[in-house]
Amino acid sequence: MSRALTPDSIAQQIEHLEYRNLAFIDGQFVPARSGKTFDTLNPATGKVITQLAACDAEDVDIAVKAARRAFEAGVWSRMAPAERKAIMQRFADLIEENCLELAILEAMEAGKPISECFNVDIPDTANTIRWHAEAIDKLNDAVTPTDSGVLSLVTREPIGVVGAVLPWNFPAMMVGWKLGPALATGNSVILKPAKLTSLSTTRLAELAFKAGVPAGVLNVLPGMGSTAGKAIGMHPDIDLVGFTGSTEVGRMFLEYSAASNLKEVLLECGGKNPQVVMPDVSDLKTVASNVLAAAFWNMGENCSAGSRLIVHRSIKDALLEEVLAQLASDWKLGDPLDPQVNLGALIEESHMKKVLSYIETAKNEGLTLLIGGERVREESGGYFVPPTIFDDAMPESTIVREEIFGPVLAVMTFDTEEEAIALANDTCYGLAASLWSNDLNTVHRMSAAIRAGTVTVNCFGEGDITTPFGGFKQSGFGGRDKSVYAHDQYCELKTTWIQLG
Ligand SMILES: NC(=O)C1=CN([C@@H]2O[C@H](COP(=O)(O)OP(=O)(O)OC[C@H]3O[C@@H](n4cnc5c(N)ncnc54)[C@H](O)[C@@H]3O)[C@@H](O)[C@H]2O)C=CC1
Ligand code: BAL
Repeated sequence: MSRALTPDSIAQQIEHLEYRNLAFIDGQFVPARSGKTFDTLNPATGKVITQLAACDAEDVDIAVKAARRAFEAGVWSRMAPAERKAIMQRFADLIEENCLELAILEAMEAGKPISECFNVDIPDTANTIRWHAEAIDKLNDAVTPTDSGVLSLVTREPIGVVGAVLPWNFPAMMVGWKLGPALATGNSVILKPAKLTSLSTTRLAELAFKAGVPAGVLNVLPGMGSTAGKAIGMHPDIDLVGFTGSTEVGRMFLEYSAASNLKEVLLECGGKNPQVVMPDVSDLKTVASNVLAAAFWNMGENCSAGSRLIVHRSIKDALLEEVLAQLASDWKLGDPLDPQVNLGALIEESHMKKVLSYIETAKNEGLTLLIGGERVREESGGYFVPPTIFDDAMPESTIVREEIFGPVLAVMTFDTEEEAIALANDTCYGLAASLWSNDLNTVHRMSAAIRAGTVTVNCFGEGDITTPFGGFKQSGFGGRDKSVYAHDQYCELKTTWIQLG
């Protein structure tokens, strides 16, 4: 089993760390055909960790051919469901056994706090793979109630070769969300991690192979979006692409699909998520701790981050007092490899500069800075921005309108329920929302009125593995991650109509 999380265990694991820096294609680690590599950096120090294979269209094509061969041969797509299930369960076991190593790779490459990686991200990845594995032999197909004299079957078949193009903010967890249902339903997969965070993903590919996922079924190609990512989007023999990332690049995948083979596209994109606090809430301590988690979990580099706090005027001052007190006592920014830290580094220098420029814009637009607002720990060479809260935000304020993907919370007030709903929905996004009220009628009315894929009531979160995750409006398109609904998305539905004699 994986070891406990202590400074000693982390240091010992780092001493023995090996990087899987090549592409994983057809059951083997291989360099990019061009021989090109790129640097991957530790955002907490600004230093290079290692070089990775820079895959491009040629590598994607080789991987797709291997994936198609495996699919047609049926080594996975037609494997007995119980056997496929057992292999995926072994894969989940191996993820758990190697939790510390995977958590360190994530913390080093993404700047995420190691305690989060170790206690949340990697266990969630294992759990997702295991949960989808267990669904394999529990979901039935259908016989439809049609005329006598006919036997009408509706069956699900794997769609074929699936591309998965992933973001840097939850590298392993997003592998789980895409790979779990895609593999469970018998597909072959071409997976491209974000350029900034490939090391946990290449290691996961190795663990999947060790667990028994046959050669060619899972291929991992590190590389740039504009080369490897685009080649996946444009490839004529990929049947579906599952994408998580910015809305801007999500749009490109729709264009790639239209310009190539009309592959299906599932998009999980950005969010500008409201946290609405009604005046009847009694436990401001609990509200405050959730407001902070919503805004600053993963340094706010989270598509479901609750970056707009919409609070009733009568309780705003009391809530903000509690928020600031808990921020001071419960949130520690520092080295992501320190198990006590719960705020790490932002992903890269250019992203930090973007976040800081939003902060400057908010100051220039006259919002009231309550805390944070400047880069910290610069001497480390890393990209650290502390939790930053602006009061007196307006619907037209830039930090209210645009996704920042950093630790910046905008606070707005309202007087009536109608006003709160209008503010919550005043965005082109619709991924998530949280709502606080002790009144059942208010909860029903408002959760129905808020346009978002997930509304959490009296808590912040993303549901669990049983609940679908994805967005309304420009937050998403084509489907959902997690839950049994995700299985259907990676399948074609086939009708077989049998005229009986
Ligand atoms: N919804 C979410 O979870 C995420 C949202 N974002 C948003 O996107 C912003 C930019 O972050 P990025 O990592 O640059 O996200 P991105 O959307 O540019 O990248 C996501 C994935 O798409 C690939 N990609 C990039 N350009 C591509 C192209 N032209 N063709 C095909 N694939 C391409 C990337 O290599 C990566 O694997 C963030 O600041 C944030 O606002 C970023 C990551 C996750
Ligand atoms: N929070 C998990 C999904 C995402 O941020 O991409």
